[in-house]
Amino acid sequence: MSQALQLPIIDLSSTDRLSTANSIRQACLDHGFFYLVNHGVEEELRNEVFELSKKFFLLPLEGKMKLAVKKHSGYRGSYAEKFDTSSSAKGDSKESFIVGPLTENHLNQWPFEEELPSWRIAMEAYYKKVLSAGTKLISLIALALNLDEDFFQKLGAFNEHLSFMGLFHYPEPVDSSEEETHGASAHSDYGMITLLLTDGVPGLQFCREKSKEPQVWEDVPSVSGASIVNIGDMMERWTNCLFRSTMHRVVATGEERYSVAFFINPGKECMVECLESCCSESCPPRFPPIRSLHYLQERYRDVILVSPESHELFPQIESHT
Ligand SMILES: O=C(O)CCC(=O)C(=O)O
Ligand SMILES: [Fe+2]
Repeated sequence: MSQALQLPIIDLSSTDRLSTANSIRQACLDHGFFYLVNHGVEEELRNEVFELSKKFFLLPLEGKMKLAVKKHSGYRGSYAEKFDTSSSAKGDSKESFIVGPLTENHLNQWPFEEELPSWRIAMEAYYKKVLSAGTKLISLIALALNLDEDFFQKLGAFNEHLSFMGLFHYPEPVDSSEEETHGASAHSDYGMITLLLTDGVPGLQFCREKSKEPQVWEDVPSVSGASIVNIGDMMERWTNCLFRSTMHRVVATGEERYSVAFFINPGKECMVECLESCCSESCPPRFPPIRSLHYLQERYRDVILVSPESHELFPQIESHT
C-alpha cells in the first residue's frame, strides 16, 4: 500500500536562521524527512557526478570487482547486503560505490584515471560540497534543539568524522517473480543525517510509523535540484526519539535507477548520549551512551552478506562502549 506525500522544503540559504531552525524542528518531529534547497551543490557538478556514476556502473563486472570494497570503500555488487535482516530475499539488488573521508587515514579506492578521466576529481568535489551543506544543516539542527549552533562541532562530531558517500545503481529487475526483492530493503540510516539526490526515477518510499501494522509506505517523490534529507539513528538516540529516524526503502518500479547518498556520521570517538534537554525524570534516556565507531561497526555487521571483514572501518575496535 502506498500513497504520495508532500514533505516540507527547507531553504539552506535563508538568512532567517531561527525561522529555518523552527521549520526543521517541525519537519523532524513530523516526518524525519524533508527537502533541502539552495544547498550549494551546483547543477553542473550534480549532473557530472550522475554521468560519471553511470559510466562506472557500466564497466564490466570484473573491472568493478578490481575495486571491491576494502575498509568500507570501493565497489559492492548486487545482493552483497540486505538492510532488512528479517526479509527472506537473497539480498538487496542495488550495487554501490562507496567513497569515505578524504583524509590520509582513510583508504579510498578510485577507478583508473585513463579509464574514467576526472572521476576522482568530480567525486572529491562533490564530497566536499555536500559535507559543507551537511555541516551547515547540522548547525541549524542544533538550533532546532535549542542548543548552540556549534554544539555538535564542540562535541567532536566532526573530528575524524566517518561520513560516506554512496553512489547507487538499481538495475532493472530481471526476475519479476522475486517479489520480496527490493533495490534497498526497509531500514533506517545509522548516522546523524543523510543527504540524497536521485535521478528522478521513483522508487523511494518511507514508513512514518515503523511499529504500526500493516505498515503504510508513502512514495517520496524527487524534487528537481533538491536534496532529500532524512534523520539517522544516532540523531534519534541523541534526541531520545524526539527527532525520528524514519524507515525507508527503494522498491523496484521496472526502471533502472541511480542515486547518490551522503551519510554524515560522527567522528569515531564521539559519544552519542541522550541530550539533557531531551530527557527528564518522567522521560528517561531510552538508549545507553555509545561510541560512534562502535555503533556503526555493529550496524554494518548486521547487513553485509559478502566479505564482512571488508567493511571493517578500523580492524581493531574495542568493544567496551
Ligand atoms: O537510493 C535511495 O534512494 C535511497 C538509498 C538508501 O536509503 C540508503 O542507501 O540508505
Ligand atoms: Fe537509507
